[in-house]
Amino acid sequence: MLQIQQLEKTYKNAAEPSLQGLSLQFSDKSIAGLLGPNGAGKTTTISILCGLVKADAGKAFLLGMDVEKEREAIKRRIGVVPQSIALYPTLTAMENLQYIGRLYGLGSTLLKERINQYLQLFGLEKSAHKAIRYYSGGMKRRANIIASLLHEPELLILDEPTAGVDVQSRNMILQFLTEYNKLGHGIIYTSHLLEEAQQLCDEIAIIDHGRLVVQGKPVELMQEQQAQSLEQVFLQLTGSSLRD
Ligand SMILES: Nc1ncnc2c1ncn2[C@@H]1O[C@H](COP(=O)(O)OP(=O)(O)OP(=O)(O)O)[C@@H](O)[C@H]1O
Repeated sequence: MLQIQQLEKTYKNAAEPSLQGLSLQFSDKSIAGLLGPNGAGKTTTISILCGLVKADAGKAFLLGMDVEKEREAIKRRIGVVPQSIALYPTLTAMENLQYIGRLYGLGSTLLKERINQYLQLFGLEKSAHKAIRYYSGGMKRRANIIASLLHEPELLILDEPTAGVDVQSRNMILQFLTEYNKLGHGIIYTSHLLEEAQQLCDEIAIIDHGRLVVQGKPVELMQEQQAQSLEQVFLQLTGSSLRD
């Protein structure tokens, strides 16, 4: 579902490149984790995949399609949950979701059905008519995920979907991702929570300084590195020095 070949990116006025020949791939319909320390290049990679940032060199393919050349076709088949909340704070969840659903061209009956279904699934049905600015952090994250789901994409890409949420919301989000994957949809997600990634992911890639460090199945990487946990693999391979 994802192939990245030799991606390079240096932001304007940046002292150092953010991606330096990053190559990796994730298999179809898996739950894949893109992991790495602060500043490793995870968000830059996701931004390139979504067309928000242009790579200086290299290629990336989502569902077999070139992310630069087949933007429109990709947009219809993927859902992207950004790290920051991409909802209008003064509008209610219902208003936000109706607006976003219409952008995806969903007809009003189907849209209404999907909004109700997902608000219920994510435990937000009672707050459907409350403005997003009055939502808690966990509620905002859950609503942010629904916004990327209304067109039921084959592939869902999430940038730190469980950052800063309580245990209950996190548990709900992870359970949803597992169920959505069981329905035959692919998931790519980033996280700093390695225990969570170890439990959730079929495969992971650890990146650092804009390059691939290692990729594979969590259990196999733990065996190869003679480690007890994915966190231990991560520390062994990326070192314990603090990052800016
Ligand atoms: N718009 C930008 N302009 C300049 N430099 C940037 C920009 N966005 C990111 N960077 C730099 O690129 C590098 C990679 O950042 P990126 O956000 O992709 O890393 P990350 O792995 O997502 O980090 P984190 O875990 O902290 O979210 C960092 O050194 C960051 O400072």
